Amino acid sequence: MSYISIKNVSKRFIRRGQWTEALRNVHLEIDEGSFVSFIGPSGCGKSTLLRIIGGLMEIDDGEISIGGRSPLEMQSAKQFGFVPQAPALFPWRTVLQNMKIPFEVNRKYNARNEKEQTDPIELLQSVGLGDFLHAYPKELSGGMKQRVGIARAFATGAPILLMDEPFSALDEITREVLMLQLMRIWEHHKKTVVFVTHSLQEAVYLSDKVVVMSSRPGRISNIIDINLPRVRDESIIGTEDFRQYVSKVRDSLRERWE
Ligand SMILES: Nc1ncnc2c1ncn2[C@@H]1O[C@H](COP(=O)(O)OP(=O)(O)OP(=O)(O)O)[C@@H](O)[C@H]1O
Repeated sequence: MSYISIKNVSKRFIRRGQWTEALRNVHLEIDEGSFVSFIGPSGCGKSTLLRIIGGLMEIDDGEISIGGRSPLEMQSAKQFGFVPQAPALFPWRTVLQNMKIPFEVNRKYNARNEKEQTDPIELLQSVGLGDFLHAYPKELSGGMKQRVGIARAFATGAPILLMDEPFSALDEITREVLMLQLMRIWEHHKKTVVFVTHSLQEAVYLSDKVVVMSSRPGRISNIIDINLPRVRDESIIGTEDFRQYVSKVRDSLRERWE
């Protein structure tokens, strides 16, 4: 049985008297501990679907359940970690102090996810920030700040991580390094991750399942299972199988444009 079950979900918005069908009849099953990416043109509803899963937005039609509970119940039980495009770091606190914010602002993290919590120093080391534990955000590059955001989401012990284009503001080389680091941490902790991206390479490298979406109305046009071996390291990027999966996702995206 799937962990996140989304059945015939629809969502509309009204703005200045105009209705937008952000999602129409979306159906998706996500297994526990899997890595799933959403990819598709701008405005196809990727972030809306992510927010719905995270209990930040209500649906108009359909059903959604996560481990048998509603997104709102999961949210109040602190079962989600969010990684946005730019992480919110307090400028007056060091990297290590910023890692502790979720535990301070909400004590439920301590109570409910205690067994799952991971040592923040260990996580910062695994994303290459072992020498920056006591640095302040202003001393970090954009990529380093994003690494703190990712490490912090893993540190909370929340079993589901929702990542909305976490690498979009970064240069290509930094993106690639972070993608490899994210894979390493995920292989170790095996949380359920839902990841929004515009990058074909990121989607294929990271995912068990790539969900291709199309717009007007926003819906799922294809779901591609990525049967590349786990554990994945960067050598997989040069393989023929990898290239074929990237082409498959690209063709799927193109079909909708044409
Ligand atoms: N709060 C809102 N109010 C009105 N319309 C909204 C709202 N949120 C999203 N939309 C509309 O819903 C559609 C889907 O938006 P969404 O942000 O989910 O797309 P996206 O695929 O994540 O786009 P991008 O890749 O550009 O981030 C868009 O047409 C957007 O304008």
